Amino acid sequence: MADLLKKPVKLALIQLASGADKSHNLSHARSKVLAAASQGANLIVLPECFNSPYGCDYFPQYAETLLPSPPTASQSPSFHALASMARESKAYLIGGSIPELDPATKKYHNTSLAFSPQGTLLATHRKIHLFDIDIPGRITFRESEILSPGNKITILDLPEYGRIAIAICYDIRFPELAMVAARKGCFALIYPGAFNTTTGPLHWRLQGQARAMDNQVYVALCSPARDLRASYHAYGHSLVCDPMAKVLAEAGESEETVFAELRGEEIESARGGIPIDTQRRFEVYPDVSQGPCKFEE
Ligand SMILES: NC(=O)CCC(=O)C(=O)O
Repeated sequence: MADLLKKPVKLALIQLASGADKSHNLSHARSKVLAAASQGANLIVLPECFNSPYGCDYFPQYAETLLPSPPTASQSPSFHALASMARESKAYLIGGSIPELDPATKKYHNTSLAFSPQGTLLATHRKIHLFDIDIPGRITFRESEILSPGNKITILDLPEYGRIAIAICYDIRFPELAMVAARKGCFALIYPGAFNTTTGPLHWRLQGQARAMDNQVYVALCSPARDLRASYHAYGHSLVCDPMAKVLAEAGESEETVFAELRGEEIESARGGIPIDTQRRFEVYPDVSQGPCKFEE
């Protein structure tokens, strides 16, 4: 079996408390990223919409322009803040997500930026599946009223370690995306996210464990801290699952950083013991990629 993870990597998930003041959010994120790095983290993750409150009313107000890349500091203060946090901390940094305005299409996106320890942009992921749900009496949310979806799966190589995938929050509910990333050799699937207090208790941990169990990879979910004064109450509970779907570390609801060491042997041992990755019978399963399957008697 090829080594998916060449050497252990210390992962840190920063469950950040963000508010309305973008420059404060950026400097606060910096202090937490540097603190995580000082505790040995090599791969650091921030939450969805880490530079702003989360909500449709906020996306246009906080949106930054990332294209053409690299943007100027006035086009995207968050891009430059993240690049220098990565450089200063000498760690890989998955910069949660930020609201983005594409100047060519005039469309808004929910976008994650990943940087190398040298501060170079490695990848950009635009949330593919927009968070549109309606649970009567509990929560109605329609990201698609403001945002447009991205159209690509985001996989990036960390040369000393291996390959990871980045997707954002609601993207985790689509197991096909996780399966493609795992079958392309990712050792970890990283999801900056912001579940809420209705769906979080039901599904957040379950989704993380399910994606880890199905694919026998590490899965990390990084939430904002819960703020009951905000219009959207994030669930919190940032967590890391191992390739056997065990939860290695989990935050509470307040601001907190959780750490976990990821090791290639754990992936090998999960796949050696339960070899579903080589036992799949693709010739038996109908192709669901083009829409619903017709069931023949
Ligand atoms: N920000 C999001 O995509 C929230 C997703 C969510 O809460 C869910 O239940 O799914």
